[in-house]
Amino acid sequence: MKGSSLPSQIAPSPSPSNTMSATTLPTITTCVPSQETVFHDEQTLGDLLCSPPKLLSSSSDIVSFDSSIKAPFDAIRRLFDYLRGNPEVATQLNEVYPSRGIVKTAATKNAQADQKFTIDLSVKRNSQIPQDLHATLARAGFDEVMNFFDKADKAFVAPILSILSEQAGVDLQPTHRDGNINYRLCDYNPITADPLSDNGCGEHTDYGTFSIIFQDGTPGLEMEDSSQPGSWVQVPGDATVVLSGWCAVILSGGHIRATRHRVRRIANVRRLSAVIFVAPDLDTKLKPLSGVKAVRPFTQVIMNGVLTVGEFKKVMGKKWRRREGNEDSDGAEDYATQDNDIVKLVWG
Ligand SMILES: O=C(O)CCC(=O)C(=O)O
Ligand SMILES: [Fe+2]
Repeated sequence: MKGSSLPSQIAPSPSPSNTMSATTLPTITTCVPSQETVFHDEQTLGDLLCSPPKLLSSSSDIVSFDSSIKAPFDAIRRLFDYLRGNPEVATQLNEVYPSRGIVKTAATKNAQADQKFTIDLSVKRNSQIPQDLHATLARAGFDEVMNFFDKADKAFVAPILSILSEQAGVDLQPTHRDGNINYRLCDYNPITADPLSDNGCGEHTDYGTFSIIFQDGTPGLEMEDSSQPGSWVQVPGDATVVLSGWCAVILSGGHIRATRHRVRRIANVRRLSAVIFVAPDLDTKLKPLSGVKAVRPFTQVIMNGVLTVGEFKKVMGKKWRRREGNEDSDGAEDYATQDNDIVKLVWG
């Protein structure tokens, strides 16, 4: 992320593989967050953080911070283990959202797909889980997980949106009224079709406005340095990361840059993560917001707002499902070209 000038008390620290030289960052102050925090417009992400965010690349698009709200990784581990040991419960959970499913286990049988297990949740899906199934899941850590997501969502989403609005030069709140927010748990587990594969999650750019990634301390997440395409920056395993997606790029006319990222697996090492995906309201026309001057021309499809966010999500979702292994791929190339197709659609 870029933004207002770097306050003097914050010195970017070097990442494992790149030395950072960026000079911009959102305004930061250090504080002790409280449960009762009420957010005002002038507050920034920094007001919520107990330690200064760090830049993870010289492009300054990637920010990590120590979250005061910790993801409950013991509960997340228990939940994955329970669902793996009780596939009939996973099947019942998938029936809550039959079009795409909630628990994704294709990595057990498809060595080409991302070698990870995923649980995709949202407030809406949670409310649709039948009571007895919910009680079963609660005993396996589910409520702890949902409470964490609820708390992190309330604490971080609005302030991060404000910071991004500053960068975009336009208010993003009016296109983020409906809470198009999804939660994901990932389990990069050695028990997959290809236990030695280093592909945990293929390189991609998230579709939405921004994502917050919480990690269990295990490295593996890497970000592409946008100032040096093809150069991957390893993210420390205990950092919480905020990165932008395609919708932020488009709505901001390119003033916000998206971050390509991937997860590399370490053989025989389990890694858990929890992700909050924030996206614009599904009926938002996907084009630069009015008053925004695009930094360079987008395609006519984008400039004319031909697609809504919902339609764009469908286009991307099909590709994800292939990469994640729930749908057959047209061919091996399909795994590699996912981002390229979107680049073509957006930039031409
Ligand atoms: O597991 C991670 O750290 C990142 C996962 C991710 O990028 C995604 O699911 O879109
Ligand atoms: Fe992602």
